[in-house]
Amino acid sequence: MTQVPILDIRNLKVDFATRDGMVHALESVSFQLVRGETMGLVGESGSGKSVSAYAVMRLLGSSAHVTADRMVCGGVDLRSASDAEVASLRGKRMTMIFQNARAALNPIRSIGDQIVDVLRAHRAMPKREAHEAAIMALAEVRIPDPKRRYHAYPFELSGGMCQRVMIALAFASEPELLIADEPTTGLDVTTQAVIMDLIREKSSQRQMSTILITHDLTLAAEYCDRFAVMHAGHIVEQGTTTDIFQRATHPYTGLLMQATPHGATTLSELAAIPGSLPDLRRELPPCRFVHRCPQSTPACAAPLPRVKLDASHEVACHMPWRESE
Ligand SMILES: Nc1ncnc2c1ncn2[C@@H]1O[C@H](COP(=O)(O)OP(=O)(O)OP(=O)(O)O)[C@@H](O)[C@H]1O
Repeated sequence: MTQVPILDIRNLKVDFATRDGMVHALESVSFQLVRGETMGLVGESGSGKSVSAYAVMRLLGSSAHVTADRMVCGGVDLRSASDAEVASLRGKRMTMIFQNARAALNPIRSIGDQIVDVLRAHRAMPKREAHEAAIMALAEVRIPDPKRRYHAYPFELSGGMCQRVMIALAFASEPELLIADEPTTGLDVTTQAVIMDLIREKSSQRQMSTILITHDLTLAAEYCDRFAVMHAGHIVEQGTTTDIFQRATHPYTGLLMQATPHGATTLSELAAIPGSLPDLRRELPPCRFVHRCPQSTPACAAPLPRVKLDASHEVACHMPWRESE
């Protein structure tokens, strides 16, 4: 990777202190994202996708203990930055959209005024100019009759329309990094495609980097350049969309792909993967997939290797699948 990454995460570790003990949610999570790239973060429910995103945004609560060897966004060291600096980065240089857009919007402020607030806070626009820009922003996300809709409140809009407003808000500050956490879950298939096309169009216009967190492999394959596959708080495999969908090498990725031969289903529908995620409060083996893995051997008790298969493709496994190569 020759470009300087917009986001550079190395050996991110997150533990949560709970009444039932320490939850070892993430370990050795490393990934980089360059300008204009879209990375899919996929894995079963509970694999650590949202915790990874929230750690980058510093949105985890006080029970989270976060460490990393490197955590840089847009040249800013997120480990040493003050809360005020990270708050200013959030929204301005890195932003996030969520599954339930209506709940993420302010229920007692019109959608237009919410966009004006972002424009004035992050781009220091005068009020009148911000008003015009907010109407333009609503038009850009294809909100019909944007001048009138400027005055609407979130409860007056459908889920798909609220997600469009979230996208307008997310892009208003012209950030470099967008994290979209299940942005289309709960929307009908047609609206899903509209929302994803909007995210793609606006990201590529601005050469923004995007992390798409999703259970939907079909959707992810269509919109992502690259993937990181998570299992129980580890990234088990990373590669281009072709690497992952045609040359899956980690047994877990292989099982995911075997279970979705034509990429025509979602992770939540997969029944073919044996066992379940380990209890993250227990002492965990170096490979957290070992008890579910059809290929495990005594060698798997050794520290987890990070095997570089080529410049873009990496796997954390002692016994990677090679048959498909
Ligand atoms: N505040 C918390 N306290 C304790 N454990 C937590 C906390 N937040 C997350 N976890 C645990 O961290 C692990 C990873 O959770 P995370 O929400 O990142 O999974 P996910 O892959 O995003 O799942 P989903 O697809 O269901 O959103 C889970 O075991 C979860 O229970």
